[in-house]
Amino acid sequence: MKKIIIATKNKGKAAEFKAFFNKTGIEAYSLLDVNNQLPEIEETEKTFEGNAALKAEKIADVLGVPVLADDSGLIVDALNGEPGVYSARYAGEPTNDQANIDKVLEKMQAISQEKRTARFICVLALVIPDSETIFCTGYCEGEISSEQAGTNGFGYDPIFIPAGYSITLAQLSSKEKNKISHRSNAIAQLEKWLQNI
Ligand SMILES: O=P(O)(O)OP(=O)(O)OP(=O)(O)OC[C@H]1O[C@@H](n2cnc3c(O)ncnc32)[C@H](O)[C@@H]1O
Ligand SMILES: [Mg+2]
Repeated sequence: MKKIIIATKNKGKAAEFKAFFNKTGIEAYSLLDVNNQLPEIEETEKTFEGNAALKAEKIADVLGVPVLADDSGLIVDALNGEPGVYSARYAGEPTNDQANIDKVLEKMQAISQEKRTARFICVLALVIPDSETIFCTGYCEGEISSEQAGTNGFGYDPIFIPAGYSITLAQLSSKEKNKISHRSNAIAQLEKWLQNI
């Protein structure tokens, strides 16, 4: 495989995927780079797998080339798994990272630090025309901070302290984040799979 389309319009995700594929010699483009008329994809499924497959398949249908999609989110134990599959639009649409962060912090105001455990999940779906969809899942364990800190990364990074650290993902460099993130864990599995084709 020489070229892959990443079915995302999220700049933060696109940058992380490009950093990874750069090292492999595969040219990666996100939907932000593609000029074709593409369908708006409504994420109507109730699972990460369902939405990842939906995004990859709809774009692969139009472009006829290998397409990788990422459906990811934050799972907070004290919030019974919220924001979960609705992470992007937790505080409503259009997506607003700051409003989402504020909503999580507000809902967790009364929750003590030891009960603030959480994890990020990333489900990747790879669609290669005329072959079966491949799924890879990665996690990043950690906890929700009491205040937001840091400006790197995107989404909920400013309130997520990865296990073994005392600072948020948004206070780590992108290189450090990419060593431990849910996305890099999922990509590592994908890499093993890609080596065999
Ligand atoms: O669907 P695409 O176009 O890929 O972009 P999206 O932002 O809508 O992506 P998702 O539907 O997968 O929603 C995932 C949300 O979870 C959050 N998220 C996912 N990965 C994250 C990460 O590495 N750091 C912080 N927040 C993350 C972030 O708020 C995303 O908007
Ligand atoms: Mg989305």
